[in-house]
This record gives sequence, structure tokens and C-alpha cells, in this order.
Amino acid sequence: MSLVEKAKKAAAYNAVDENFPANAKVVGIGSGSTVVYVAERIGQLANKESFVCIPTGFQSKQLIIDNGLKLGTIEQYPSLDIAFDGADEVDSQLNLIKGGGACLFQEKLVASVAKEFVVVADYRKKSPSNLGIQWTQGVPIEIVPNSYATVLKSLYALGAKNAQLRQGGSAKAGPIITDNNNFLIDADFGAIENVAQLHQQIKALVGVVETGLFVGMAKKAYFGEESGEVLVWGA
Ligand SMILES: O=C[C@H](O)[C@H](O)[C@H](O)COP(=O)(O)O
Repeated sequence: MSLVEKAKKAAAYNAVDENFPANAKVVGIGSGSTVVYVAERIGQLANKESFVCIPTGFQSKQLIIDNGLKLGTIEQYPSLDIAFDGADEVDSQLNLIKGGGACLFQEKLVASVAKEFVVVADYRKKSPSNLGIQWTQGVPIEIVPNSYATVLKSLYALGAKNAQLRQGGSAKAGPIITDNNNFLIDADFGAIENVAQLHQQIKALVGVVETGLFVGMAKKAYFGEESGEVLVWGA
């Protein structure tokens, strides 16, 4: 296992071990490569028949099933005891950039109704100060498909240095389609001075479904370090 993979696993296992509520009934499982280890750890719990897990997308749903966990929907369970998810970048205020793996809307929906939201990540995700320093691919923004040209134009007007419709590359000709049948834009604003304000400005554009800026939502963040230790922010 590579150093980064070990770091992801250590962060995820620690986060579950230290935060999983003994009497949890509804648990959110996020998306990405780090949360794979969250699902694995939760799948090892002796009482896994006593709670239901809510996914944040297709991959997340598969993780829940593959780990023998009970699957539920956000429509059935609109209130969660806790949610775990990864991040692309985390600042010291626990604001996040998410959506690098093309999931963000369902992640934000689930996190927004969880009593506690715990982030798991490896050492590369820590921002030294502002968001947009470590994660330079731009803020992921989920949009209604036919709004992409107007939203791109508006993002430049808001100060984006670069904004691109995310393409499928060799895996798909044309733009990526999200789990919600939308498009994604990655908009690079450089180091973000005011995360809450930028989120509000982008969210107000017609056609924007949700931004990958998660402001003031996370309670704690667990980082697997290169040393093998786990650093906790917000403890
Ligand atoms: O779209 C993807 C999600 O927001 C992920 O949680 C995020 O990209 C972090 O993924 P990973 O754990 O693979 O770094």
C-alpha cells in the first residue's frame, strides 16, 4: 500500500473509531477514494444491522452495499446522526473544496442535514491558509447543462482566472455528466479570500445547482500524515 493510501486509511479508521455514535441510527457515507476506508471500517462494526446508511452518489451506494451495510435514501431519512466524507482541500476554519470526483450536490445535501459532519483526508489536502492554494484545479460547480455558456461568462465576471466545463477525457467524449444528470464547471479563483461570499455569489447564478465550497459545515477533519500519525483539526 502506498504512503498516500496508508494515510487515507489511517484517517478514515481513526475518524470512525473516535466519532461513530454508539446509538447511531442514520449515517451518511460520502464519495471518493478516502471514504472507501470509512465504509470498510463501519462495515466491521458488530452492530451494523442497527443503523441505515445514506449514500451521496452511485459509488457511495456501491460502498454501502459491498460492505454489508443497510442502504437507505435521503428521502426516507432526511435527518442524520453523522456523516463522513472526503475533501479536495480543507482550510483551518474547516471550510472545504469538494467535487474533484464529480460528486458534490448529494454530498452537500447529506452533510447539511447531519448532526455531525466529519472529514477524512490525506496530508495533501491541508491548506496552508486560503482555499484554492493546494487545490488548483478550480472550484467544482454543478450546473444545469444548458446554462453552461452563461454560467461560464458570469464566473469570469466574478473574477475567475480560468473556468472550464469538465470533460470526460478518454473515458467519455464530451462533458462529464454527474449522478444528477448535470454538467460540472471547474472555476479557478486563485487563493479565495472570502469563501462564504464567493459561494453565495456563485450560488446566485441562474443554472447553478450547487458549489463545491462547503462553508462552516464540517465539525472535524482527520488527516493521515506521511509519518503514519493522524492529525485532527477541530477536535
Ligand atoms: O467529488 C468527489 C468528492 O467531493 C470527494 O469526497 C473528494 O473529491 C475527495 O476525494 P478523495 O477522497 O478521493 O480525495
